[in-house]
Amino acid sequence: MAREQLSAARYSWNGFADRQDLATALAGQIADRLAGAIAERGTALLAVSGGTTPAKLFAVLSTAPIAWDKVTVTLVDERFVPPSSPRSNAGLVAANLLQNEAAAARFVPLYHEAASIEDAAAADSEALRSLPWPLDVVILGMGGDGHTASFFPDAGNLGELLDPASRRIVLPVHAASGGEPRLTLSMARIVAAGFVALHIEGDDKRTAFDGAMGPGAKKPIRRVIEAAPRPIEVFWAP
Ligand SMILES: O=C(O)[C@H](O)[C@@H](O)[C@H](O)[C@H](O)COP(=O)(O)O
Repeated sequence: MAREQLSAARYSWNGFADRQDLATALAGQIADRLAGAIAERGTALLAVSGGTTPAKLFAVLSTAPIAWDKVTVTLVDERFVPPSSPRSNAGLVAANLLQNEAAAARFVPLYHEAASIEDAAAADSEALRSLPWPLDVVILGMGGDGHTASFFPDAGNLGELLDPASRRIVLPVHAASGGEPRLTLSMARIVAAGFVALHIEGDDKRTAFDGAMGPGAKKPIRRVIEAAPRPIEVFWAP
């Protein structure tokens, strides 16, 4: 049930007793959505976030019995580091998602060796243009500051990152709070997905989410939820 919140921020809350139950339920919904896309158009496009939250979800999802050879997996965002770096989201996905049945999926990374993050973002936009857009499934995470993807509140180009009319696919991000320079899908590409799930765990993240949905300056996660044409599905466990 969508909990109508202040203004247009619409979302459905899916709370679970523990993180394994959440991973099983969310992986099942993702697999169903991907299988439906494959049945409908012969292919499916999935974008996942990195960070420390999704490893358990990836492990369960990797065993889903779907036609992974018809699934393209890319990233919601990426740190400007090579896949060998412990900070790499591509490395996280390779180690946790692209295994078992999901090893058959095609993976399209965001990181490219380039002279600048701007050059890498331009190369990405060309490399990703031919993917079967729109995304069928997007899995977002959220930081305690209310960022999602690499839409950090202190990003110099936050307005461009959150522009619902942006025609860009991948944008560069410079934000002190994000650590390395980042590459991120634009909000326009994220909210156009058929299914947008926000995966958060722990009491601190729940408090941060509830705060972002309350009155006051709109944090990036609130801007994304408001821009989404359909209620996003929030998955939370303590
Ligand atoms: O590259 C990243 O870090 C993610 O894409 C980012 O948006 C992440 O989802 C949040 O920062 C939450 O990260 P944790 O799961 O580590 O709390």
